[in-house]
Amino acid sequence: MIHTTEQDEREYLEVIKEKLLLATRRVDDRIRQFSEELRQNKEYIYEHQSGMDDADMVAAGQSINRMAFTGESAVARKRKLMKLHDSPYFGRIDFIPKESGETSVYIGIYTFSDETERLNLIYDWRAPVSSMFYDFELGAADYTTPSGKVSGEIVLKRQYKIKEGRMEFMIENAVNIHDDVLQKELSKSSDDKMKNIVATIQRDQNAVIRNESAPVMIIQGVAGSGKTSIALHRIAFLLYRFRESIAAKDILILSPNKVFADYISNVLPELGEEQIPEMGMEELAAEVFEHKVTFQNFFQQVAYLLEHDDDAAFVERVQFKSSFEFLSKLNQYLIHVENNYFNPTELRLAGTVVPFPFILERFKAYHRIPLLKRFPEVIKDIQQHVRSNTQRKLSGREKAQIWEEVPRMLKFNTVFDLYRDFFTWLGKPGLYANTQGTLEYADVFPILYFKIRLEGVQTYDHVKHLLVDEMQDYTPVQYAVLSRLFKCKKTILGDVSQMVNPYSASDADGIQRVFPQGDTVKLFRSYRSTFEITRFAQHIFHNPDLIAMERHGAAPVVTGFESNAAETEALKNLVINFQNSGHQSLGIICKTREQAEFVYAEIKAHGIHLLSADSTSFKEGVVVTTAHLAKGLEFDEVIVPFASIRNYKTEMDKRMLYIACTRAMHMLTLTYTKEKSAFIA
Ligand SMILES: Nc1ncnc2c1ncn2[C@@H]1O[C@H](COP(=O)(O)OP(=O)(O)OP(=O)(O)O)[C@@H](O)[C@H]1O
Repeated sequence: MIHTTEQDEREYLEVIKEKLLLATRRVDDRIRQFSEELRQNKEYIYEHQSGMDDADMVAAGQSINRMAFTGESAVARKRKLMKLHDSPYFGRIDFIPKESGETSVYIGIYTFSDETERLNLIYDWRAPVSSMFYDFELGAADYTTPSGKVSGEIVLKRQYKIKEGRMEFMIENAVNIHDDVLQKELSKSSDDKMKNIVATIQRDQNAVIRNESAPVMIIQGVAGSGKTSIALHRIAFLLYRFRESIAAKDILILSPNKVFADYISNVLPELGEEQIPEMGMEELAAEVFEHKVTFQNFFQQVAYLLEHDDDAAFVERVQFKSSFEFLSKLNQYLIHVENNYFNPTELRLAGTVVPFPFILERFKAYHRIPLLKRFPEVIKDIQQHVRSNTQRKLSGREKAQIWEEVPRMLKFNTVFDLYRDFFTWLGKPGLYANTQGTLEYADVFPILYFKIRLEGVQTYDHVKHLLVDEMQDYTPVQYAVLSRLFKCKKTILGDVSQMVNPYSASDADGIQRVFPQGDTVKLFRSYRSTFEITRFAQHIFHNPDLIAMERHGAAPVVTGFESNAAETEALKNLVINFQNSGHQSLGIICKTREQAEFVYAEIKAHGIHLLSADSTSFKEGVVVTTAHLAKGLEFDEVIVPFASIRNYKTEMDKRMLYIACTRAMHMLTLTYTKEKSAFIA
């Protein structure tokens, strides 16, 4: 065994750093060389361009592009080496495979090998052998490679924390080593966007990250269970494992909003991968509608519900259109249309008769073509029929007559007319609101679904993996749309307890009904918040399966005031206290946008940011926002103002309160005026 003592390890670290420095210098030389060659090449072209023909120019251009590309990858390699120099590895296992001798496997964020000795010095955390670090303690262990399973024994296991090239600590062998390091990681202050968790990935999380086979992976996890982190690490893993066939640009993240997208944007670059394309549900809808339809967005729907909890008709519309029954009814209706709405009559033209059974038979023959796209084919056959009866070509007028009469044999000819008729067929015409040109959000995806089924649309075949976060906010119809637009593998994650709209929420079992081939994983351990904060949140919304981290901190504080003015004054003081606390991030999380704007206006000061549905980036420091927008984010400290009985009273309010409280990592304060909400009583 090598490097047995801590002293040995410290010396070995220096050796590795030296090798990393040398490698960095070699890359530097290469970069210099590339840019010199590039410069010379450009100069040559400039000087000789008059004598060059097109082919020469193209060849010269290609050679420059090639050089630039190689230069860019050298720069990327240098960036990785410098990162490794800062923290070369975080774990080690000494493994004795059954067939051969012992190897020490140092595990880091990227691979690093000694070019001269052709020896792998650091293994990428995603390498097959590294999986044992997450999956096993000392003793019998195995891992799977593309060519089969390797079994053996782990005889040593260590964890390191190396920062700025210095070893902060090293932990040996103990069975629960993960817990010690995890505790340290979790108690840190959050000063920035989401971070990578490679050093402390837990066993159940690792299983999700490394699952290669599931066509659809559905992750239902409690608040703070690491769903988003895992999903991003899973993407990094898939990019590594299938690097020959999938690149970052082939993956799409469907994210709930731009702030969230920005918040998570650090993780993949930190893991050495490129940024992943991202898009919101509304953007997707707009794209499929070719930007020809205006509609309400999800934020507006939720805001309306929060402010008009007495609009029973609106609630009924939203609720019905979010049900499974609704999706089945849409499907039943489509069959009904197919079987009953095309009623051909005989067609008389050019001195001949096209009998209606012929037209009907042709119409049925093309059942694989979406209904509203079938006429060109049917008409072609009718024309052919007439031609062979009359033994002559058809005149323009005759053709026009066919084009006019045949489509009329279908009861409705547009997606929108059919959608409206669907509610009549259902016997509930009132469920389709007349909204003067702007569709209600609840109608957007059902209409898209009809469009896909009745007209057919371009599918997103270039996407090779789809990631859907906050799955609880999407309805069965939305999943039916996704399943038809994206034929690729999918990772879908969320937490049904964090629904922002209780009238339209999906859980893992519901989603599994749309994707019967899916694998569902449930995560119950919550990592984000202290034990005290988690316990407090559990009183608002109880999940018997949730396992809180044994990480302790201050108990949440609930403070009441006699007047709004006093409460507002206290908020200002809380912000000042925070600024002197040493914590890095504070989220002041309100129920509605108006409340957030009010708080922001009251405490407006340097370094305080308002995050609204229109914001495009995450902000560090003090943030004032709504629970809806804060979903998915986290803060060292959270303040929930206006936690009064008047403000938090409905089921929907309760969910908002739950989301707000579960954003806190270390400290949670709630303030209210007069009487506090029954949810925190
Ligand atoms: N294995 C781990 N090691 C270290 N930190 C972890 C681990 N798993 C989760 N965390 C931390 O827990 C916090 C919550 O993670 P994340 O935001 O991914 O959870 P989530 O399930 O998506 O949460 P929510 O649904 O509440 O938004 C993050 O700070 C993350 O870094």
